[in-house]
Amino acid sequence: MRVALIGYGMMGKIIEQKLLAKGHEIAGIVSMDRLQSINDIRDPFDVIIDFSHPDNLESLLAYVEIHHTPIVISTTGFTSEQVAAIKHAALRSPVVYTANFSLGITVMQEVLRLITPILEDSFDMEVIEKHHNKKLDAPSGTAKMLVETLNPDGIYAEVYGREGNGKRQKEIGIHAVRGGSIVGEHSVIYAGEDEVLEIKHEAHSKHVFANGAIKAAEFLVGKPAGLYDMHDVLFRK
Ligand SMILES: NC(=O)C1=CN([C@@H]2O[C@H](COP(=O)(O)OP(=O)(O)OC[C@H]3O[C@@H](n4cnc5c(N)ncnc54)[C@H](OP(=O)(O)O)[C@@H]3O)[C@@H](O)[C@H]2O)C=CC1
Ligand SMILES: O=C(O)C1=N[C@H](C(=O)O)C[C@H](O)C1
Repeated sequence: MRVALIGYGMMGKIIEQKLLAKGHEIAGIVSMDRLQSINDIRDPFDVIIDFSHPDNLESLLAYVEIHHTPIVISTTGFTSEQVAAIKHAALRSPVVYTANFSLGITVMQEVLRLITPILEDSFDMEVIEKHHNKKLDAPSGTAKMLVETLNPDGIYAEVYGREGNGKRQKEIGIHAVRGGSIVGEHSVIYAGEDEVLEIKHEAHSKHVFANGAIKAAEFLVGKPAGLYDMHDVLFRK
């Protein structure tokens, strides 16, 4: 497959190496110091893989709106309006959008869906994520995705980085740690009376995300328009 790669930072560089090693081709790379826009790519491509910055989204979706090119959106830190625009684009183009391409987090979501209804009446739920000191957005996209899984109907208040005085309410606390070279850790803590259950995922290298994103791109080529996630990519081929 021929790929338009958006973003040439830590993830973009790993994706480039892996695509070439698998025999795929790169039609062009868009980044601050390379091609400025997807419209500058002259060679044809089958799919777009985006690991960049939310500021790129508008131009990417404008391109996809015209060409209906399959797109894998991996960037995090979008506003709710931007997420709505991604969903809208998926009405006319095939889109994989996920904040985390690892198998572990995909399975962790399944586990949370199963156990949260059993525990939530008697256990408090908190989310802790840890990442490297170069990460721009907080909390992580994955933490937000996990909170959506814990709180699909929005019945819990979402409290970011709790501080001050006052008893815990009907809420989910979300806490972001930044430091060193931590690749990505996500914990959901269910704290009950005299017992605590913690479900934790640790990514030990960025390769898990790159492998998942390439799988998602391979999955998307030839698919009809729609919004797909890693459950579709990994389990519903
Ligand atoms: N879904 C998933 O599984 C994963 C998602 N991510 C997400 O992917 C994104 C990229 O991560 P990572 O590679 O680690 O980050 P980096 O900061 O290393 O790379 C970001 C890239 O985007 C470019 N960029 C930044 N701002 C703009 C802009 N306004 N317009 C065009 N290009 C821009 C940067 O260019 P320059 O270097 O010149 O500034 C750089 O090439 C992040 O949002 C991260 O959270 C990361 C890992 C896994
Ligand atoms: O920026 C990162 O590095 C990561 N970002 C994603 C997120 O925001 O959840 C996924 C992963 O944890 C690494």
